[in-house]
Amino acid sequence: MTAIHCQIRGRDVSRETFERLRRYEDLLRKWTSRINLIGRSTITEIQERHIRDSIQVFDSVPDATGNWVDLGSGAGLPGMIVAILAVDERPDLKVTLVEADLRKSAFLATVARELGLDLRIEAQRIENIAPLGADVLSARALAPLPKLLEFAQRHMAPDGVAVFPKGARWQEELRQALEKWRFSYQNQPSVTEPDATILKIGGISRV
Ligand SMILES: C[S@@+](CC[C@H](N)C(=O)[O-])C[C@H]1O[C@@H](n2cnc3c(N)ncnc32)[C@H](O)[C@@H]1O
Repeated sequence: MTAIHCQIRGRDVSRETFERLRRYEDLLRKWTSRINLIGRSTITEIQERHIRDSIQVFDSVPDATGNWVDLGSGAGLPGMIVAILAVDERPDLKVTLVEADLRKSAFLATVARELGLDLRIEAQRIENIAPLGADVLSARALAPLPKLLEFAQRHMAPDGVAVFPKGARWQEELRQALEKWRFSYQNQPSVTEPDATILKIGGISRV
């Protein structure tokens, strides 16, 4: 059991995790001045808008095991945060980040190297990668839910779970998705945005 020493916006983390998150934040600030990793207006709110938001995605699957695949990771949100938390809290988890933009995937490779993280980076389009068999699949700000379900069907293991943080229009996206897909779902209100939610989805098949 890892000793708890620090907090990120009310969430306990070990001192080592806290330090890795701080180094990630430093690298994100440095690289964002050169490439567009996160919206400029959110740079002053990295801990709340990005890191804490990603931690809640990790926490939404407390029994995660096997392969965690994050699609369209961008700056590593939530995938890199999952990989950082997993070092202390879920060391058996294998994390894969999929990001087609070569400058962003170079950033992800740099973070992984500097923090000594053992993760896989696929610098390719989601559509072109052989099925990844994800036990947990995440994607944040990548696409509307019907499109995410198409990706999930290709890359999720049969018993896998998908976790999608969604904004205020999540119920409308759900309604549209149910026209084409069958699936089970749970929603968990976001701790960072009052109208947002984390959708947990399983058992995906076409109508
Ligand atoms: C709006 S950004 C969101 C990034 C990050 N998930 C976040 O929440 O900040 C979407 C990212 O997905 C990547 N992306 C979009 N379509 C993709 C595809 N088909 N295959 C791989 N990456 C893709 C883009 O390059 C971009 O970095």
